[in-house]
Parts: sequence; C-alpha cells; structure tokens
Amino acid sequence: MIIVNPTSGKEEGAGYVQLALDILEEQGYAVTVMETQREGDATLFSTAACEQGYGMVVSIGGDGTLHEVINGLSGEPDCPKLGVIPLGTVNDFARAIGLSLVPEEAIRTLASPGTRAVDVGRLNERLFINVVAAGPIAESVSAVTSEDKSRLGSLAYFKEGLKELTGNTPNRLTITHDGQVWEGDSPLFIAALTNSVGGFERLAPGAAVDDGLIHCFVIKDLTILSTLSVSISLLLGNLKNHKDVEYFTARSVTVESAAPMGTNVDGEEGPVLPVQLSVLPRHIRVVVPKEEPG
Ligand SMILES: Nc1ncnc2c1ncn2[C@@H]1O[C@H](COP(=O)(O)OP(=O)(O)OP(=O)(O)O)[C@@H](O)[C@H]1O
Repeated sequence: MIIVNPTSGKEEGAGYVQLALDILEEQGYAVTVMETQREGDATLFSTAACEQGYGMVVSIGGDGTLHEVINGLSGEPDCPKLGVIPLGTVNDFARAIGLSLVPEEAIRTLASPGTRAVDVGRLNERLFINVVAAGPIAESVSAVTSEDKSRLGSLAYFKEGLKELTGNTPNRLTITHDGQVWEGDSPLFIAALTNSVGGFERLAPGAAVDDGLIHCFVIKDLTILSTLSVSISLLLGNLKNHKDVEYFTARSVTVESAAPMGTNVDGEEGPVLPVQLSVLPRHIRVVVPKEEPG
C-alpha cells in the first residue's frame, strides 16, 4: 500500500506515485494507492494494511505523515515492512536512518531486500518515530503554517522559534527518568530517538535508531547569549556537554510541568503535559538500501 500526503513539503507527493508504483510492480507487488485527505487518514490506511496482510506500506510525505503511518502498524511479526519516501520539509527520520533525500533514489530503495528494525517511542497512548519536545518553543513550532513550510522550508521553524525566544519565561519541569528525578526551570525539553531533530543531524550524535534508548536534553537557559552558544554546540554535535544542558538516556520518562505546557511530537502539535514516554525496541522493519541483520 502506498500512502501519499499530497500536501507534504513542496506538495510534490502525488507526482512521485507513478514511479513508486512502477518499482513495486516490478517486484511483483499488487499495489493500492491511498491519498490522505485530512489528519488521521494515514493511520486509518496503515491500520487497514496491517489487518489485511499487506507486505509493505510506503509513506510518501514528511515526518508528520510517517508519524501517522507508524501509529497504524502493530509491530507484530506479520506487520508490513515500511518504505519511506521523504517529501516533507525536514525529513528527520530519513536523515537518521541514512535514506536518500533525493525522492527518485529513495523510491528505488523500495526494491531492496534489506530491512532494518527500528525503535518506536510510545507517548501516552500513541507512538512516535523521532522526537517529543516540550515547552513554549515546542508549542510555537506546532504553530508553523503549512504555507510557511512550503515557502520557507526549515526556516519556517526558526521564524516561529525566534519569535518565542524574545518572550522566554521560566518553566518548572519535573522529569522522572528510569526512577531518577530532575527538577528545575527549563524552557525546552527534547526527547529524541534518533540523531536528527529539526534537520540538525548532530543533535544527538550518539543516538542510533535501534539502541532502545530515549536521548533526553533539558535546556536550562535560553536567554539570547546562551542561545547563541547552545546553537554552536548543536552545530558542532556536542550539545549534551554544554553547561546549560542536562543530558541523559532512559527507557522510560515522565515529564510534568507546574504550568500548562504543550508538546510537539514528530513536528506536529502533541498533548499537553504531563506525558509518559517509553521505547518499543526494534518495533518496525524499515526498507533500507543494503541488507542488514534484523
Ligand atoms: N490532504 C491533506 N490536507 C491537509 N493536511 C493533510 C492532508 N493529508 C494529511 N495531512 C496532514 O498534514 C500533516 C503534515 O504532513 P507532513 O509532516 O507529511 O508534511 P510537512 O509538514 O510538510 O513535512 P515535515 O513534517 O517534514 O515538516 C500531517 O500530520 C497530516 O495530518
């Protein structure tokens, strides 16, 4: 089953369906194409693919579409494998797993016999594939309009994020990770399953897609000066060592805040705190260029 979100990224998804169809039919697949009309469709479609015994589900779209697709995959051994054609604005998951960001090349990968089993996160009752962020900046990222994303690409996120920095107020968080507690003021908490967040491929260089861990960053200060040095650490790939950053890994995390606080999940608006996070290790098999164990 090909699931395509025609509104993702630069709205080019529908134009790549035929090429994906050709490659899959060459492999002997009988293919159904499902185009999403609204939020939630991709989950309905992938749930149906799982129940009806499809061999592969292909997500054509961005991280938001992928997020919805994985929420329909059961993770059972007979669950379809997952093909990913990155056509969003940021495409963090494709970056993290090393898929080509060139759509034609990613589509050709669908013919590969190789798969890689990847971790999936659980956030309360739903699943996530890449990242959960909490705090005013995470909330403002959810406010980025689809028009801005199509027009400005990743810059759209910076535009909203910078707006938020000017009105930065302390935010008391209590984070319980594998039984330990961190408590303090933090304008931004990031829980990443992979190394790539917001297009920064070196946010968590130590995070592998199958390490069974949630990589947590608590940013303790985001005044203008520290934002600059935090940004430099981010670019250099040593964010976790920055003096204003608390870093730990965990298998289960609870995040609570004193004031009502929103989250962002895989680039889309998420639930209000408190949230509970955990990992489903190697939950889904993703089609990758080379054959790898697992
Ligand atoms: N036909 C549609 N019209 C409008 N929105 C849709 C439609 N189909 C799906 N959606 C919603 O679009 C959201 C965004 O999609 P997606 O993340 O794939 O693209 P993007 O936001 O451009 O990319 P990225 O997440 O990489 O920034 C999804 O969460 C989904 O709920």
